[in-house]
Amino acid sequence: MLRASNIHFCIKNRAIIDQMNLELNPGEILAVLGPNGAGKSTFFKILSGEIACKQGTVHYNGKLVHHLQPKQLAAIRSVMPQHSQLNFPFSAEEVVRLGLISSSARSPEHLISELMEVTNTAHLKEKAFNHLSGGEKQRVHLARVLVQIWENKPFPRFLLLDEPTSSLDIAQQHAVLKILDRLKSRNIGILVILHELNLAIQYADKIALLKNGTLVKTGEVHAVMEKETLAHVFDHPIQLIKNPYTGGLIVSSSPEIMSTISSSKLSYYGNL
Ligand SMILES: Nc1ncnc2c1ncn2[C@@H]1O[C@H](COP(=O)(O)OP(=O)(O)OP(=O)(O)O)[C@@H](O)[C@H]1O
Repeated sequence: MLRASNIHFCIKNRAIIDQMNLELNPGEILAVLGPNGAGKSTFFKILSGEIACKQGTVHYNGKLVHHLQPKQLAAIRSVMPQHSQLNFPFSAEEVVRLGLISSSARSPEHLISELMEVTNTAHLKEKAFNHLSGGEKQRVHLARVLVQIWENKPFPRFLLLDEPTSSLDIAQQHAVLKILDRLKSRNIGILVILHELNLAIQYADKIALLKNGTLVKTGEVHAVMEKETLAHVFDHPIQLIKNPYTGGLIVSSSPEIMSTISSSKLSYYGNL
């Protein structure tokens, strides 16, 4: 399990993260949602071990993150940050290969080609990474972090992703979330920061809602995704509509929806 307890982090006496607790089990997807500046990326960096936080603890499988050697940590968790800069003229395949540095893959060549297929980047492998589009770069980075943890291991592992779909078209967004879904059966827990609320509803098992450095609500999707809570967190009108095909929820953030749905239906949706 990944467990963060009583995390409190200040910059210049301002609490960026205020007494936050979070648990992530292997085999589940936890989506972290919240408005710009809520503290998602900062919390992410504390969880990954990139930022050392004086107050609170982060444990991976019962071990304090800062007691783990870099190699031990790399075997347990893989991290896709929001921005990854590369200043060398690498090809896409060479970037994916960087994931091998912290992996103990039995057949590295097979792993690289499998993950470039899985992430729909195989056709880009010879291309200069710096010439790729934003979405192509994002998928290449995803392949790199997957290389680190794709092979089955006899202990739980974790994948942390900060906005992995921010540059992707709708088809690629779903493709990425489907890959994350596949990882659940490999005893991997996935924490993913998203801005697309409907993607979170469709793929996450649990949701954590952040605002102003605090955890407003966390839990199962249907318990957290309430229209009043979402409207408060995002400071924007939200309606939840029942998906007629799946029975799940659809988030509508269009204020006009209030006038386009009949009043009888609105009262029905309002109970969701
Ligand atoms: N190094 C820093 N120095 C000063 N302020 C910082 C620093 N890092 C983050 N902050 C502030 O902390 C707050 C949280 O930032 P963070 O990047 O964690 O938000 P976020 O929820 O990830 O936002 P976004 O959705 O826009 O990516 C912001 O107000 C940001 O300006």
